[in-house]
Amino acid sequence: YTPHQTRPQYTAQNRQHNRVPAPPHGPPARPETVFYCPNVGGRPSRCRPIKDCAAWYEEVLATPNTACRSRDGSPGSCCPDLPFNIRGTPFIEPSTCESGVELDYNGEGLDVLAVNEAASEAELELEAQKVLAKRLQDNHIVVQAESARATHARFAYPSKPIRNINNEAFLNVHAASVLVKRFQIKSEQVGCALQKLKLSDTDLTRKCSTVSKAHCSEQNLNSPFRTIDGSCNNKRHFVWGRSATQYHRILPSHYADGIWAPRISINGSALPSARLISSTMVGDENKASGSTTIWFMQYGQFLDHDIVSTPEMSNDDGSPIPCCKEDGKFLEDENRIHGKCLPIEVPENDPFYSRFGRTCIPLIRANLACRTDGKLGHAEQLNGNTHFIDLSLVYGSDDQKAGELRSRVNGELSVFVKQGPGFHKFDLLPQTDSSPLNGPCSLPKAVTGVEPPENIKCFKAGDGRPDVTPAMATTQIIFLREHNRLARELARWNPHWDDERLYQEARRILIAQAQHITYNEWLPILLGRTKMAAFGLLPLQSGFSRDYDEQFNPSILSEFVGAAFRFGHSLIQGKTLLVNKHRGVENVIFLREHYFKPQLLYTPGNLDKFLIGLASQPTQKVDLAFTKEVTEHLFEKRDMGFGLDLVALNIQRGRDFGLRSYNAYREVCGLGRAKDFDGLADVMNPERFKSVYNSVDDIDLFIGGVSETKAENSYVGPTFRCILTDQFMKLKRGDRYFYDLGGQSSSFTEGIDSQDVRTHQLLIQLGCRTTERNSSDKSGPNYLRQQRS
Ligand code: HEM
Ligand SMILES: [Ca+2]
Repeated sequence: YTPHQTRPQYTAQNRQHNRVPAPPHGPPARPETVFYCPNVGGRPSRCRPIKDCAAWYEEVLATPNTACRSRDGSPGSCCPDLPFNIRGTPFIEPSTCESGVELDYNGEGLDVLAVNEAASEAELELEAQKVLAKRLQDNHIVVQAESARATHARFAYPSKPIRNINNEAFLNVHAASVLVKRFQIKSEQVGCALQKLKLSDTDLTRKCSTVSKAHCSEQNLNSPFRTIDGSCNNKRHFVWGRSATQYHRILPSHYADGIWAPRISINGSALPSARLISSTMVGDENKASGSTTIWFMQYGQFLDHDIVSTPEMSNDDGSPIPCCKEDGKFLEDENRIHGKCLPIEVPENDPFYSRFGRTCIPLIRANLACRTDGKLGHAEQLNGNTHFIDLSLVYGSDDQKAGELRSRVNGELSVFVKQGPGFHKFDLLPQTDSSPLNGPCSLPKAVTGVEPPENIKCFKAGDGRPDVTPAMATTQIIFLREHNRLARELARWNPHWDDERLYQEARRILIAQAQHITYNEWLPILLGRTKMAAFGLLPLQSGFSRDYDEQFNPSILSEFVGAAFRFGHSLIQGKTLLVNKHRGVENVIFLREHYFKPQLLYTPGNLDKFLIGLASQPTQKVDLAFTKEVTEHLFEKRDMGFGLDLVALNIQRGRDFGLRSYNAYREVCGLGRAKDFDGLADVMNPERFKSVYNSVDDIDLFIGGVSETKAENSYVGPTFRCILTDQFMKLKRGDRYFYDLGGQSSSFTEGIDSQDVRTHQLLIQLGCRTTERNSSDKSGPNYLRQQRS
């Protein structure tokens, strides 16, 4: 067709009001200008690119005749303008010493000397742990190769610098516990009592000093490119959002001793076993979503591995700690590394694990973080990744890792080139060796029917978990390929750019894409349009946002990582479908056979089949149904018949993190505290809780959250939605490089030169909103004008 002709519509059934242009051989078409769009959701609508209607998905589906074509002939959809974004108010971080707390204790004796004594006791404890670890290794009390525990340890592996931070933070936490015990400080008064302590002049002065060390040069602070480790994003608080810093909180922690001992029941007894809660309350039922595909789950996990990574404690050399005996019983007291081990008790009559005689599910405590306030206080956990949505899992969270992942040629990331049949080649993530502890990354013959081919290895990416499932590896690979595609495209347009410039520009665009997918497509499903509008989370339809607020700490919240964002575990399908381009299912795989075994991606054509599967298979609902592939067979060693229970791990992890009970979050989220179990009936069926918990105030946040009925237009219940909304508000408004910012609040657009215009044109072309959606605004000079106005 000549440029003046409108392309014909695809089908003959186009509606009259769309005024189908005549086919090329018929009478000349009248130029198409206006489409009639019906009211959608009771509001006037207009024709837009389909992705711009993501937040109106349900309404569009419910309205006939919304398919349309934009002026350039591409397929579109009718939908209304997005509602006005209201800013919303975030939760303010709780103060460590709440006003109104009166100290019974007058502080006498709690001085430099006392702190030094506690510090040396902590040093002794650390030494004792090392000695015990050595003895255990000498006596072959170690984590078994290829066991579920070994795979879990790989999932949460702490790098050397993180292990060092953990040791320093441990000294502080242990010293704090010693002081609390010695001076008999009540748990609710711990925060205030310890805040008063000055650490200067004590033996703890030099511990944890790295947190305050972030150095930001003028160049960093004015760069249009974010740092790899996330530092220097906030111009006042350089470390906010940086990797290897603490998670923050919505509510103060709840530890039994006010420091780090896991929560106990409000009546003073132990809380019910996390496995008992899981086995009593959770079942495996197929409750598939009617409208959402498994991409919703997969993108959630992808996003999770960008903003969150909680390494767990290990031996000094990084090797994993055994926490249960090989036969599935508890380790003898003298063989347990107390303080690092937090095993889950399995009742003797467990409906599943009793078959294998297991009474212990191993769990290791999460790495401790140095507190950003530099004071002694309750434990905080550490995020190994940058807290921002900045594709840490593609680029890494520290300079060394980022360097290892780069090819140093034309801005591209390193790839492993797989030779397919004939001349066919394709790019996979670079390879990495597996340790003997984790066994081969290839699939055994029993699964595939053939001997494992040679040179199947696991993959290396910015985050250590790309191989957890083949669908996760698939997602990592397409983002890797997209970076390299962007770099090549940019190089074509800007031949004078060097490797560094190409890398940074491609990285900036890819991050913008991820942020846009998150806020434009993914969050509307999770939170619903109305809540998003109420908290200022909807993407802009035009112009730039001025939402960046340097007062906002963007950091990930403990409640988010330890409970709310784990809602995604309920979405998981036990079987993954590989679907061909004719929508035929070619293969069905069980998760338990493919954890950390990405072999299928080495077969030409399989990546596409995973992608089509992700876009056709429905996801599961968020509820008390979880697939047994994760509640009985997580990371299962072949032929053992059992693995770990992810629901039990989630609950126990919440206690490790010192999360308050579900009831406390009901209150802060506006549902009101339930006085007894029946008080929960507004959002869930309370019956199942009665048989496991002693008190309504004991309920763990994770299990409470997934039990709630879905809030209107949302994929989760009101309490999780409230925590998630708060987090995504902080991630958006606390990120100086958030992609839709205007020139004034961000350095994103400062010092723009004519070459940048081309970059940004590309950004628009990819569907990342940076400017007016009116086609005339896509021209370079206009774009610049807009920036500067
Ligand atoms: C097949 C898919 C998945 C598997 C096998 C999986 C497995 C795991 C495992 C083993 C943990 C560590 C548990 C612990 O020790 O505390 C974990 C943590 C977590 N998962 Fe998943 N998960 C999957 C999907 C998802 C999805 C879809 C989401 C969110 C939408 C999600 C969110 C999280 C979060 C936020 C954590 C905490 C991470 C951290 O602290 O580093 N996961 N997952
Ligand atoms: Ca990140």
